[in-house]
Amino acid sequence: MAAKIISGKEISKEIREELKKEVQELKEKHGVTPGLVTILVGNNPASVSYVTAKQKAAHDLGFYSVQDNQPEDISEEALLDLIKKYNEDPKIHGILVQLPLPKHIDERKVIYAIDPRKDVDGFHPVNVGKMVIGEPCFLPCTPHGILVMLERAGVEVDGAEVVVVGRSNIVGKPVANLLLQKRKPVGNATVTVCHTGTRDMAFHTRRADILIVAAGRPKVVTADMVKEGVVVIDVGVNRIGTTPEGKAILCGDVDFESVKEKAAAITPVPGGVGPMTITMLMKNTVEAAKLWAGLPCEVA
Ligand SMILES: Nc1nc2c(c(=O)[nH]1)N[C@@H](CN(C=O)c1ccc(C(=O)N[C@@H](CCC(=O)O)C(=O)O)cc1)CN2
Repeated sequence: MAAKIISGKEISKEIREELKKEVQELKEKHGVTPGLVTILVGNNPASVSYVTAKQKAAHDLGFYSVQDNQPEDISEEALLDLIKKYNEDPKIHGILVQLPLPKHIDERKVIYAIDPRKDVDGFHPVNVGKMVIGEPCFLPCTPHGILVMLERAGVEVDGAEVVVVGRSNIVGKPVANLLLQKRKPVGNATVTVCHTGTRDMAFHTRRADILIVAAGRPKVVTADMVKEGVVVIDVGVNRIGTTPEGKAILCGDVDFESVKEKAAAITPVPGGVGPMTITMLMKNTVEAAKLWAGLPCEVA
């Protein structure tokens, strides 16, 4: 069976077109320009490229956007002060601190410092708590992107056996939680989460109607671990080498070439979940702007 390719790049394009119109309308009818700051500490090459892509997307949509670069050795106190400044800045509706942070900074303190009403990453415990009990809130961008991809690709989630590989706070735990909720149009699944303590991973993955892999290791899911007709969402972005021209060679956590022969649908890497992460950040920033302007929105 030749798998359908679920292109995050294409779905992102559609959503960004919709957002562009919404931003225009917010500006013209309400005098509101969504404002986003992305804070980068140090110069980790992957983080630099993600933040650059976020700024480009914000610029293309007509946001007010600020790129705030800080040195690797910024103190935790100075970073917390910077967040306080943006919490109080009325032009900024969304604050994103690119992760990971250097070891001397407590990521937890940084996330807690962001005003939950500007937490467009959806990482603050106020938003995480609301998400778990199914209240309107900022959803974390990668899990949110996965829900939208499943919805727009027409994948039947209601009643499906979903297996999530990975239990990170950014992807595994939230996506598992969202898919088990009685959410429409995408939810009401039976969800299993596999992790490094799982005894027989293949036993679980072979049962999956929908398999979401966020293991953080290249090609850990192979064709013998999936059933015919599975829908595979690959969250991994692994740099496995460089081309002679110096470009990174990427692969996912799934062995795409072999698994695509058995799957009904599969996301590629690159061009799958990654672009959706950035698009859902843009969506959250538009929702944040509406929230601060007192307009109806999806996050309150
Ligand atoms: N504050 C945050 N930090 C991090 C998050 C996050 O959601 N918020 N997630 C990841 C990294 N990430 C976003 O920041 C991210 C990862 C991958 C992509 C992406 O578009 N990938 C492309 C490949 C791009 C490349 O590396 O060449 C793809 O898959 O097609 C976007 C965003 C950790 N940190």
